[in-house]
Amino acid sequence: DQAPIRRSANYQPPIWAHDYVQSLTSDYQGSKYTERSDELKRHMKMMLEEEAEPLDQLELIDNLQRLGVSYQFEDEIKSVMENIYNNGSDDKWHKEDLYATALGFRLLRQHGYNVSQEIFNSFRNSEGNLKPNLCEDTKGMLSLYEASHLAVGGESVLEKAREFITKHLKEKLDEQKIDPNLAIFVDHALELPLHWRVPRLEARWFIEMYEKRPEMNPILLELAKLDFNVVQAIHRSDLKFASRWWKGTGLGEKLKFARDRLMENFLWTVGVIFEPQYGYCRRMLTKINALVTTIDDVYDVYGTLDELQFFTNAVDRWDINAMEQLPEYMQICFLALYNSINEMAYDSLTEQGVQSISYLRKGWADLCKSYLQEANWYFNGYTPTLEEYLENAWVSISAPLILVHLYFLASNPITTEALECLDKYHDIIRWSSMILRLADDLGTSSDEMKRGDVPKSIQCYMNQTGASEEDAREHIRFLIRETWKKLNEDRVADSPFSQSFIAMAVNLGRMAQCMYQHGDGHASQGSATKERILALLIEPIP
Ligand SMILES: CC1(C)[C@@H]2CC[C@@]1(C)[C@@H](OP(=O)([O-])OP(=O)([O-])[O-])C2
Ligand SMILES: [Mg+2]
Ligand SMILES: [Mg+2]
Ligand SMILES: [Mg+2]
Ligand SMILES: [Mg+2]
Ligand SMILES: [Mg+2]
Repeated sequence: DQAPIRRSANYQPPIWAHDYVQSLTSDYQGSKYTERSDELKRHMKMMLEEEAEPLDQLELIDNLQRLGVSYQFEDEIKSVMENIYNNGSDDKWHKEDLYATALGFRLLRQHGYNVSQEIFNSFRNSEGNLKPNLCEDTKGMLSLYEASHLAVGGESVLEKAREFITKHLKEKLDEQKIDPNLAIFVDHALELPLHWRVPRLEARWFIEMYEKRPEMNPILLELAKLDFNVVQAIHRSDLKFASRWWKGTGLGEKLKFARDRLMENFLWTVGVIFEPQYGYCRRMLTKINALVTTIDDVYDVYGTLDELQFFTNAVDRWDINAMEQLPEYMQICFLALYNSINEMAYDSLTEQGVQSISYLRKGWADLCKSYLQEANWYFNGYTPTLEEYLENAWVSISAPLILVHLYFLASNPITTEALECLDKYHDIIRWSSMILRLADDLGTSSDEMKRGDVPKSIQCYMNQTGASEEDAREHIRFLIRETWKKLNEDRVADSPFSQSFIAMAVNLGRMAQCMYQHGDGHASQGSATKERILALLIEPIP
């Protein structure tokens, strides 16, 4: 029989060589940095405690968060937010100031307090629109724009405000009617609202902005820069570890058809969990991303339908003997997966006394079955409805698999109640996965359609409604906004998951929106991702 026809995605070799990665400096390590950092932290804690005015407290907390150092002050921030929530009703600080009201609303909601959208009523006229005089208050409008992204479903006041302000600020920006220093923040917010941004990326950008502010606090600036660079050095050691693992597997060499993107696979992990103590998490998560990227290409680019059936069956059985029926390239892939995941299960068993393999292998089996479903649709020339596609595609984007792993990598203790939720794919996992899927389709579907792949959400919607591609893309962006409202509701609802796990799930969705902002940030090795890698991982802040 003649050789099967195999697609090609024509992925380029990696621009970040293994030897280059190993040569990266390990500056900013050692006690003299941590001693200085501790001194600055002590000073900031005192400032937080001495701050009496609610608005000043909120602005300081917002700065600590945007500068990427709030994780060092969790307890202090928590008690300040608790006080503001408990005393908020009688304080006059926000009654007449839209900027302050929206800042308080955003931070309270972000920290899990269910403050009502009604607090904006004093800024609306009888028809329920923003009072016309507010249109001159750009700072207040920007603050309400950011706050509106903490909305949950059905909050029409916030939704209407978001729509109105987006249009209004775009116009004012185009007409250059905004003060240049504020215009930078308006442009940044319209590109992606703060609530959707990856904390680590925002910190890198905001530190430079903060330095230019006349009222900036030099202690806080020094702490932010020092902490960024100390943490970046820890990320570099995690990256070097992951790169040694990846080189050791030889997958980049042996499976030439697949994406060889260790650096990008690592970048995802820094967006998901940047805090220094989660190094093991980043190292393991990079392995998972690299295996998913490779296996995704086995299904999407290279495998024949028969081969894919066999591979799916082998993963489902999780039996080393199932390899015999696989072609050699699949044997390499299967054994790399099998060894890596079993080793992680071994770590869970010996470090935490937890038996994770049944959850991990189920995650991989579910993922491969969702891949096979797409391959069946592709090879049979079938275009599913959008609903049918998404019901499968929130799994095939690999986020549920990633989050199952993250649960075991980063949860202490592991609770049986949470494990049961993992099994049922708790809504938080579903919404975060859906955001990742929708953002990925916006960024990768053009190239995927060119080389041949299952119709994606954009194509399914066009086929189902006759809509143009631009209208279909707008509909996908609408679905992302709507899914964020569900995520906003569930991330603060009573859940068996820890705050850090929930933060990782939310950051996974954010990372997708960032990676795919300018097309396929994962595979194309374009300037946007290259600049982010340099800024986050390679170049310390001067
Ligand atoms: C880490 C990931 C989000 C996951 C593996 C690589 C990705 C960047 C994406 O790759 P893609 O081929 O776009 O996924 P899909 O569209 O084939 O599901 C799916
Ligand atoms: Mg603390
Ligand atoms: Mg390759
Ligand atoms: Mg793919
Ligand atoms: Mg795929
Ligand atoms: Mg894709």
